[in-house]
Amino acid sequence: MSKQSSIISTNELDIGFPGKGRKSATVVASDINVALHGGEVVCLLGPNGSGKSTLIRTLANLHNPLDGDVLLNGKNLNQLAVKEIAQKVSTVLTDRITIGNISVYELVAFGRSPYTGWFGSLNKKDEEIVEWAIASAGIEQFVDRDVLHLSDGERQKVMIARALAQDTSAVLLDEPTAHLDLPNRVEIIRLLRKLTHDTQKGILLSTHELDLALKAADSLWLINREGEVITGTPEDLVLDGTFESVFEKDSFDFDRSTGSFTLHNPNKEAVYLTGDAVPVFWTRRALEREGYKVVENNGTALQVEARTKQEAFEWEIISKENKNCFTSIKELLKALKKNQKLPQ
Ligand SMILES: Nc1ncnc2c1ncn2[C@@H]1O[C@H](COP(=O)(O)OP(=O)(O)OP(=O)(O)O)[C@@H](O)[C@H]1O
Repeated sequence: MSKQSSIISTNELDIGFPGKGRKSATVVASDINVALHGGEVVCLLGPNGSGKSTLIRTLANLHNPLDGDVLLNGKNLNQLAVKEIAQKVSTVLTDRITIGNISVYELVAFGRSPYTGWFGSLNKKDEEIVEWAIASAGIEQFVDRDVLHLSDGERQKVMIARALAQDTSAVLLDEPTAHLDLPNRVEIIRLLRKLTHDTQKGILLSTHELDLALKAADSLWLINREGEVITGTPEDLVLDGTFESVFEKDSFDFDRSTGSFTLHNPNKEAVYLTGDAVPVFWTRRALEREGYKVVENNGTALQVEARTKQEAFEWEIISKENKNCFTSIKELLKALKKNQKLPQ
């Protein structure tokens, strides 16, 4: 993947809401210096209320900066005409569609308005782009439906198609996968990645799906609770502890070795878990959910072995005297609960 120079960048940008009367401004995040390049997918992450939507709106010229600059291809947004910005930046926001009586096709075709004007008719090239956007978002089967008669997930895909029809070098999406089921989420992320690769678009999307972001993003922009925006490749931000610190909560642990979050409520004894990779993975999940602390070495911990056995699985609580074998995790958990002190 080749990277182009930045499409959107910021210079000491402060975002937030101006105060009214004697009320001072609400600064959501400050001193933001970020750049979105062509050919990259950036995921914008942060806890609830950290400023993801405000940042996307500010970059899209839908909200004024409190201070600092947003640059589009090196030019300050406030020096550009709205139409010029619309030909370079498209946005998919979380707002509901309030207009009715228009078909999905017509809504997607509105994406061409920066080129045709609101009531302009589509030429052949416009029509081809609209068809391509519809096919790319996989919404061919409901192009004739009224936009008010769509499920949340269908509407989300239609709004993505509208942004694609706008054919801009930057696409900014606020929680684009929020209403989608897992196959559709994966499909949309795959589409966005393919677009960046094929067309060198720069794509910025905010999401709460940390695992998806870690896998799909070329870069992360993390907004922490102090209103700082920290950028880097997902792997660097995990390895240096930044990722973990942004989402730090007493009730969760982030496991750097697996890239997953686990419930953190150890209230039971430690278990030393050994065995085959697949049953160990799922047994670990069950044990942690139940409040056991799964440890890496034996010490004095209770040992459980999870093994594959003739296309099925078997669990054993290792003890010198008895053989305590189980054929399901449910049985294992029951035995652990009932008898914390098995014969040694
Ligand atoms: N009009 C407003 N005036 C003052 N503060 C506001 C206004 N609108 C939003 N805020 C505050 O700005 C902060 C950032 O909000 P924003 O919606 O950008 O966060 P977010 O990261 O997108 O949140 P979420 O993950 O919950 O969607 C929040 O604390 C919010 O309460």
